[in-house]
Amino acid sequence: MHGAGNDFVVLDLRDGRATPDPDLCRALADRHMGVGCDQILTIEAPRNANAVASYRIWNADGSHAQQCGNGARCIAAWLVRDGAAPAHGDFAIDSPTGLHAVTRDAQGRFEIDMGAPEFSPPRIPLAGFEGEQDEYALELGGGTLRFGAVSMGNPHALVEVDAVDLAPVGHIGPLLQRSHAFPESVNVGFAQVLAPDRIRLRVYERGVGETLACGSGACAAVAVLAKRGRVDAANGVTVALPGGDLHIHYDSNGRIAMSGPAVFVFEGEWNQ
Ligand SMILES: N[C@@H](CCC[C@H](N)C(=O)O)C(=O)O
Repeated sequence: MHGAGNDFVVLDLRDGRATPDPDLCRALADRHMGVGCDQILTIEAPRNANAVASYRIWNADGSHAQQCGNGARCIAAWLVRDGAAPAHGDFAIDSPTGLHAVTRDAQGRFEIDMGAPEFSPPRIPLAGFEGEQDEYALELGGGTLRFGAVSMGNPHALVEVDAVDLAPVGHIGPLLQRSHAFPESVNVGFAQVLAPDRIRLRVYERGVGETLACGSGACAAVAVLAKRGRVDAANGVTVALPGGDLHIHYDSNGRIAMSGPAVFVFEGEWNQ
């Protein structure tokens, strides 16, 4: 499946089969000798009585992730397709960070309650900075990098740029991931604000590299930019990523809602 080009191998393990180990995740994710994907998603029997199903997330390098916005929409679409979740009513899915409410937006796209952004440095975690700031500065790669930081259940840094096509994604992304400032590494977004309701974004993801879209990264970008007054998240922001658009807004409780595509591509059997 994919959500705006962020692609997944989805394993339905609700019959109790074991979750894949990191070696199997890396083999599945290999774009030349496996299936190829950014993340592996496993659907499992619900661990929470209020959820239709639980799920877990592995990055292409075999590391475990706590949050995946595009993956959450794909899980929701999978559960509706097989009749486990209602096609029109609301329901909940259980991620590694807890329950996400799933609704449909005005266009019929899956909308996920992604929770409230967490800006406190220890909660991100961001090391070496006292107190929450709109912008942090770090000496990196021979210069000073200015970035925002937030947790959407997983860690994100956001660098605002004038031209996202020219952003040093493949240079600064890995440098910041290896920096002492992010002890659990980080997803690094590069955002260009076009208008209060529209931004462009590229994300260098933890455990993968640059992807065509990152749902939690889109939420993180809007959260950081809204805090600086650069976008109007209460009225909604379209985030244009290389693989397509996501729609992000703050709901009346200060939580972030995200909607976008969830696409089935093919089904198969793994023979190794
Ligand atoms: N692509 C995802 C995020 C997947 C996890 C991330 N790479 C991490 O390690 O935190 C999304 O759509 O949110």
